[in-house]
Amino acid sequence: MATHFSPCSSSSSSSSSLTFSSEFTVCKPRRYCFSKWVSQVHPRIHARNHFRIKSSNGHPPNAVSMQDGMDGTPLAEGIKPEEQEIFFDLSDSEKVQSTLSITVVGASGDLAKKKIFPALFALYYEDCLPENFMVFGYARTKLTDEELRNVISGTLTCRIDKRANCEDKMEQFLKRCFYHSGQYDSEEHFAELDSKLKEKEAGKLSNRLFYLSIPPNIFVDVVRCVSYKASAVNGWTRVIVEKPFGRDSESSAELTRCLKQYLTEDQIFRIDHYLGKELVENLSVLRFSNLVFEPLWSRNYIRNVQLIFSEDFGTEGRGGYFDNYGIIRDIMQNHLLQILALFAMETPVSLEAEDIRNEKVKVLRSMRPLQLEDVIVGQYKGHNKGGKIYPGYSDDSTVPNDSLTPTFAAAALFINNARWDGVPFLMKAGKALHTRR
Ligand SMILES: NC(=O)C1=CN([C@@H]2O[C@H](COP(=O)(O)OP(=O)(O)OC[C@H]3O[C@@H](n4cnc5c(N)ncnc54)[C@H](OP(=O)(O)O)[C@@H]3O)[C@@H](O)[C@H]2O)C=CC1
Ligand SMILES: O=C1O[C@H](COP(=O)(O)O)[C@@H](O)[C@H](O)[C@H]1O
Repeated sequence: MATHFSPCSSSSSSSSSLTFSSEFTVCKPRRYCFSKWVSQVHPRIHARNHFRIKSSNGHPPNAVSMQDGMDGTPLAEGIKPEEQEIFFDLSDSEKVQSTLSITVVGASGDLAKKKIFPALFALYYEDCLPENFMVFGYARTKLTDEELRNVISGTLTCRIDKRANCEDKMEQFLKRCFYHSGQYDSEEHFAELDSKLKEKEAGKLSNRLFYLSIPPNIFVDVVRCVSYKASAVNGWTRVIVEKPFGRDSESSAELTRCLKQYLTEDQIFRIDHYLGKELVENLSVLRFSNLVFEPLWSRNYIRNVQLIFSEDFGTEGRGGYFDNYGIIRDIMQNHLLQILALFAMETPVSLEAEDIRNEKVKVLRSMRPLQLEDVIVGQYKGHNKGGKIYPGYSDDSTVPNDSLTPTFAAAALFINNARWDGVPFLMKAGKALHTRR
C-alpha cells in the first residue's frame, strides 16, 4: 500500500536555460489570465479597500508556495516577500508571435476531466487565453487526438452564460486540444511530446505550462523528463502541482528538494483549489469586515467548530491515486486544514496573502498534536438501495481487494491559544456518504 517517492537523481540538468517574468494576471483583454483559473470566483462581498486580497511573491493567491513561512523559515531564495504586481501586459506583437502550450499530465484522470479541461475552456470562453495557445493531454492511456476531444467535449459546459456562440467556441477550443501517450518516467516519450509541441509552436516564442494532474509519487519523474526533454527553449516553463504534497513532513520536504533539482521555486505552483472557492475566499472578509462578528469569534461564544466535507459518490476508478493516500491526506490535511487555519487565525495586519499566511502558520503551530483516541476512520461498503447497487470501495477494480485505506475520517482538533482553548474543531470527511456538501 505504501507509495515511495522516486529518489531524485543528482545528475545535473541538461535543460535549456529558462527565462521568467512575473506575469500571473486576472482576466482583462490583452492579458494572460491565470490567477483564478481553477475556479473563477468573484467574491460577492467586497471588502474595504485595505482588505482586498492580493498576491504576494508573485504567486496567485490560491496557488501558493507551501514552503513560504510554513516552517518559520524565510521565503524560498529568490522570492521577494513584498507584494508584486501580478499583471503582465503583452504587446500586440508578442501576443501574436508567442505561444502558450498547456500540457495536462494525467489527462485521462478524474481531476483533468472534472476540473482542468472545463477550467481551461472557461478561460478560453472568456478570452483569457492568449491568441496562440494549445492544450496537450499526456498520460499512459492510449488515446488519439479525436478520442481526447470526445472525452473533453463531454465535460464542457457554457456555465458562465449561455452566449449564442458557445458551441462554436467549444469547437474552436477542441481543435486546439491534442494528445500524446507516454510513460511518466520516460525521457524518450517526453522528447516525442517536445517534437509535437515544437511543430505546433512553429518557431514562435513559446511558454510552456505543465499541469501535474497525477499522483504525487510520480511528480519528480515527470519534472525530470520535462526539464531534460520538454522545457521551453525561448520562453518560460512552469509546473503546477496538486495536493497532497507528499505523504508526511519528510516526504514533503524530500519532494521539494527533488523538484528543486530541476526547477527554481518560482517555476513551481502548488495549488489548493479549495482556497479558490467563493465561500472560503469570503471567510476572512466576512469575519474582518463585519464588526459584529469579530467580538463573537472565540471560545466565549463558540462551543465547537465543524468542518465537514461530504461527497455522495465514491472514488470510482481513482484507486490508482486514492488508495495510496486515503481521505486524511486527500482532504483533511490540505483543504480542511487550510479552512480551519483561516477560520481560527488572529486578525492579520491586512488581507495581503503574506499577512494571512503568517497568521495561519501561527494557528498551525498552536495546534495540539492529534491524539489517536480523538480520531475515527472507516471505509464505505457496498449496499443495495431501492433496487440500485452501490459498490463498496474495495469493489472498485482500481482498488486492491484487501485495502484498508480510509475513505472516511473524523477527528477532534484543539488549538492551544487564548482564543480557542478548549474548543474542539471537529473535522469530518468522507466519500460515498448520503449528501454532497
Ligand atoms: N479528482 C479531483 O477532483 C481532484 C484531484 N486532485 C489531485 O489531482 C491528482 C490526481 O488525482 P485524480 O485525477 O483524481 O486521480 P486519478 O486516479 O484519476 O489519476 C490521474 C491519472 O494519473 C494516472 N495514474 C493513476 N494512478 C497512477 C499510478 N499509481 N501510477 C502512475 N499513474 C497513475 C492515470 O493515468 P494513466 O493510467 O492514463 O497514465 C490517471 O488517469 C491527485 O494529486 C489529487 O490529489 C486535486 C483536486 C481535485
Ligand atoms: O481535492 C479533491 O477534491 C475533490 C472535491 O473537490 P470539489 O471542488 O468537487 O468539492 C475530491 O473529490 C477529491 O477526492 C480530492 O482529491
